[in-house]
Amino acid sequence: TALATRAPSSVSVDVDPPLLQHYIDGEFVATAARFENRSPVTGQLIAAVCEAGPAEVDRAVAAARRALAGPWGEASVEDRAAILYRVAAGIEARFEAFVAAEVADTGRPVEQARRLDVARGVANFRAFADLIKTAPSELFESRGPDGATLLNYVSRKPLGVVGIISPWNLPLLLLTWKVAPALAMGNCVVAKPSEESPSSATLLAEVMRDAGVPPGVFNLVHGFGPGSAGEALTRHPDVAAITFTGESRTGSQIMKTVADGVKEISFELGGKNAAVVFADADFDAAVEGVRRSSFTNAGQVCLCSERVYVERPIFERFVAALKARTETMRLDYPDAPGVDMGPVISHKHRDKVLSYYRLAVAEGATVVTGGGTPLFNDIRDAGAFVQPTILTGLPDDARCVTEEIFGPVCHIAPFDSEQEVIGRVNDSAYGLAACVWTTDLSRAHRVSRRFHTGLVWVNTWFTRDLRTPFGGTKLSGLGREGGRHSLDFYSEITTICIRL
Ligand SMILES: NC(=O)c1ccc[n+]([C@@H]2O[C@H](COP(=O)([O-])OP(=O)(O)OC[C@H]3O[C@@H](n4cnc5c(N)ncnc54)[C@H](O)[C@@H]3O)[C@@H](O)[C@H]2O)c1
Ligand SMILES: N/C(=C\C=C\C=O)C(=O)O
Repeated sequence: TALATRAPSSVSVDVDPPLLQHYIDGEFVATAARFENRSPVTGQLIAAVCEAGPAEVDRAVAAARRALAGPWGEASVEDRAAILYRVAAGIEARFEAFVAAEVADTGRPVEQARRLDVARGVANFRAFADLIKTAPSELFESRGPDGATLLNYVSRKPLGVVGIISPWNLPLLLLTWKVAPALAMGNCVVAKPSEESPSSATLLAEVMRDAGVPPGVFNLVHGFGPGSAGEALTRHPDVAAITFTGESRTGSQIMKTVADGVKEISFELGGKNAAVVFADADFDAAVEGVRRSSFTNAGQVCLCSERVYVERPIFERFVAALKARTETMRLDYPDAPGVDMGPVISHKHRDKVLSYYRLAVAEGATVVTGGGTPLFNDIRDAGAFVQPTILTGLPDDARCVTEEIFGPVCHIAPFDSEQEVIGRVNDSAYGLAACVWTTDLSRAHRVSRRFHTGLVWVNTWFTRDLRTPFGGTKLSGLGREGGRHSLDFYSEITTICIRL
């Protein structure tokens, strides 16, 4: 994993790129099948990655089952918490290496990788170690029909082997958001990160090994979805549960695959999130807030606002202000001073985003700013950069207003009443997140409770308390993770009744 230790740099390429391997049963394992990992900044080769197939997935699941039957299966809450704290400390000890890994794979600004991605990797392990040490158990005392006292209490056991499939947009954050609680509850995991972002997951395996996580407890297999490691993991009969983060249609496919085995599933899927700006909002805060919620991570956050509704009295002023603020954004190398935005994850995704930019014009949109690719006249033109883009003038049923684009783009529309905007926000196949900008406290509570979404932020965005439930409704997901909701998903509950 030489790659992961390289400091982020404007142009980085090795004649012999590092080989990223699987981590199975406590050892790094190479396979003959491999695929390329390329920089989205320059298009250059940064690593070769081993691809796992059913055989490697089977080895990983078997190792996980052996670990469950070993000391790990008997570990106490204190033992598991202690190991999770060591993993958190291990990530911290290699903080800059993780930053370099995330930046190499995704081209994101170094500062974002530090402040968000890797910081949350540490926080996720600490949060669930804290939680299992303090989580209360349930016990109810009642009287039986014969008057005897009955003690009813809940006992939790691990699910067993948990399959974790994660996406490329926040690689370490989203992988550890699932690995931490799964291990906290005593499971063993087989993790399959996205083929677009293998580096930080590989580094995490090193940290797991060095932290003394027993062989087989954490396993990592690289590869793709259909016909590759991802599908093999969902099909494996000894995998008890699948926790998946990714596109809604992928979730639907995985649901079909696991249906025969009636496996536990937890899905964090797509979104077409709305930001709502009322005329009484703190105007400057709302402009900066919507810029962040539309363009952070080049719009590749499931919580990003691709739909913006602005109360008519301030609509023109808001569009002009957001345009002006957006046009000051700096697209650049990850380590460039003052960089605001990097490229999207790949040429393939860039082409998808650009196809929506063209579609928007075909659907009659006004392109207020952006709509294409920046021109650097250097190696960055071989990367996957797209311009942050603001659209107006589309009807609510336009594809660019209903379909998830997952790029740095938002469509802004005026509205005239609370009732109207609530209806428009809810008129979506998705239901992940919404963001509201208003200084009217009653209105903030009133509208937030009426949104058909799993999450609402008011006068802020993507601020997280890890003890709260996180997830979406409709096409945006199944279930909630976070706090005790993760403990519930990652454990099998037995209710025991004792007659005294
Ligand atoms: N709700 C959330 O919390 C959340 C968070 C991040 C990203 N997302 C969503 O993820 C999407 C972007 O990520 P992506 O492009 O990596 O998603 P994706 O669905 O293409 O892939 C996600 C993961 O699933 C694997 N995969 C794909 N097909 C599979 C199959 N048939 N069986 C098993 N595994 C399969 C991929 O290899 C990858 O590891 C966006 O839609 C975004 O909204 C949602
Ligand atoms: N699951 C979380 C974030 C998801 C971001 C989506 O791209 C989190 O903050 O825990």
